[in-house]
Amino acid sequence: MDRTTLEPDSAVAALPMLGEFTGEARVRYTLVLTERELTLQKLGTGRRKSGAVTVLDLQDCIGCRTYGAEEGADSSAGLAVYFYPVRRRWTGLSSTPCRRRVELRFRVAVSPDPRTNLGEAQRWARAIRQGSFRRPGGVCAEVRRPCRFLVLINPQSGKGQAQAMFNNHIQHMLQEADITYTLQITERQNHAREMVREADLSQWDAVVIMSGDGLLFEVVNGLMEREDWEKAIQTPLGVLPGGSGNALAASIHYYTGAQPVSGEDLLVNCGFMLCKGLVSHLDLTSVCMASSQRLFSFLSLAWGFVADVDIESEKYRYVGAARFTMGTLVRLTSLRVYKGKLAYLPAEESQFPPSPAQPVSFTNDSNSSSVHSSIHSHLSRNSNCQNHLLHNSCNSNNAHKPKFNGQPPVTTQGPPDSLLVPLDQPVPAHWTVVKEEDFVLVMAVYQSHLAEDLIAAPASRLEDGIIHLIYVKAGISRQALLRLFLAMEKGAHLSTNCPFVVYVKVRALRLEPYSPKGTITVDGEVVEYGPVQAQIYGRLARIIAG
Ligand SMILES: Nc1ncnc2c1ncn2[C@@H]1O[C@H](COP(=O)(O)OP(=O)(O)OP(=O)(O)O)[C@@H](O)[C@H]1O
Repeated sequence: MDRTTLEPDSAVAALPMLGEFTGEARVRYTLVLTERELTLQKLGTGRRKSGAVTVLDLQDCIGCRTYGAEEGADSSAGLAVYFYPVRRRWTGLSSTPCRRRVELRFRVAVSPDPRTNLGEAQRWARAIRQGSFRRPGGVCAEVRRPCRFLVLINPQSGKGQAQAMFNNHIQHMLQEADITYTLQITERQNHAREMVREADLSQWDAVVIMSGDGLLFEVVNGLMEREDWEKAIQTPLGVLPGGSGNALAASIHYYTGAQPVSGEDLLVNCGFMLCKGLVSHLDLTSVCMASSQRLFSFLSLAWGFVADVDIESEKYRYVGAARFTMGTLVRLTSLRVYKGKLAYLPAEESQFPPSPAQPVSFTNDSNSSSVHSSIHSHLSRNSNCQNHLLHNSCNSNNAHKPKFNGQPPVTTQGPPDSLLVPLDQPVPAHWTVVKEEDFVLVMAVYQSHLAEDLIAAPASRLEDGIIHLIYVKAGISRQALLRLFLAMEKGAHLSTNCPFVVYVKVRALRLEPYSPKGTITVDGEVVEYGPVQAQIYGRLARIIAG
């Protein structure tokens, strides 16, 4: 993982620190701060013994604030510390570990002089902040503080409550973490895409998307459509689950090793990661279609059963994440076979896909024009997407309206697809061509989750440079397919030994549907139907993840 350096707060505090403070209801506490923990103990008075010791891990702390003497009150200063430790929440007989807010407030009164007290509170706050940003191995790794985010909210996503969820759960977390933000509510489809395509990105340290995966798809493609794409795509992205699928948010949570959570618990977890501000790399896949359109995808390319369920279940949006379960059950009753040709480049046949974008600081201080111009010249010599128009009879009869109908925004920027040959030429000889031509589903995924409760590729990681290609051959029974989807809820479908399921790790693939009608989705969005090919770029983008 690449890590950006934390702006130095001040000199490193000498630890441990020990002090006495007044908490709520004038209760006195001793506080001990070490490199990793803040320990507090209620002090005994008279014959009353000291209280229990509470130990809080600084890794769970997102911020710390100080304030001066209250008007008309004494000369003390205040210190507020915000923790989000994992606590078990019981519902019936089972419990879910999820992050819960713990706010500690103390008053500091070491002197009759208010300025001395404020100075002492600030000394503690600085030391607590330093401890909360310390990583195992001593690596500092975050978006600099104080920082400013652009937050994009799609008010229509999920059950239409994204904005209320942001106000109720995230707003105060950002304040506690000393993060200011510009809030932008999207007004229509492609609004976010246009906004990030034109924006002066140097104003923000990160672009945060509170929606489903669709809005993030727009943002990624908006960034890749810019002249300065290789710098723009280095802008750290943040995800807050506000949609019905929320696959990337669920994947990021899964990679932390924490137990699965959903809904508001997942939102608070993602908010916590955002406040901690650890930046990791994110793989992107370049997807090229017959019309010469090229898209960048962070999640999935799907055809057949999965794509149909994704789109047909839109009408059950009101039930939230359960829409996929409902859609799966409905589609199972009319199971179909999808005819086409599939070919891929196995991962072991090629090296880790290089990231053409050099690591660029998001603080807007790099000059990458030479990389840019060399990529441009390569593109004009060797474009596999833009310059090879292939007329495909399949296109004339789309079952669904693709997102970019009318005037599709063609991405002319981006790295050259060095693993692909034009769609009107046969795939290279070292590729594998699948002998079967009858499928129930084909899905290429580059993150673990397809939805909050569907772990399609449990071995996937943010930046493994691998497309996890899973296809199900025709002949599978409805019961077996249902068992497969039930097992996918735990990511166990690949170990069910179902003879109809094939799982292979690849770097590139080509899919040529024969059926005249059908649906292909990229990151859950319908794209033009017809031949399509894709190649993965390791570490092309950056994302705030825990
Ligand atoms: N204000 C808006 N009104 C209507 N559509 C919008 C608006 N803002 C964004 N969109 C579009 O809504 C679509 C769906 O958004 P998104 O995928 O983020 O939410 P979702 O469908 O609820 O979530 P998921 O993809 O996780 O199921 C996207 O294609 C996006 O372009």
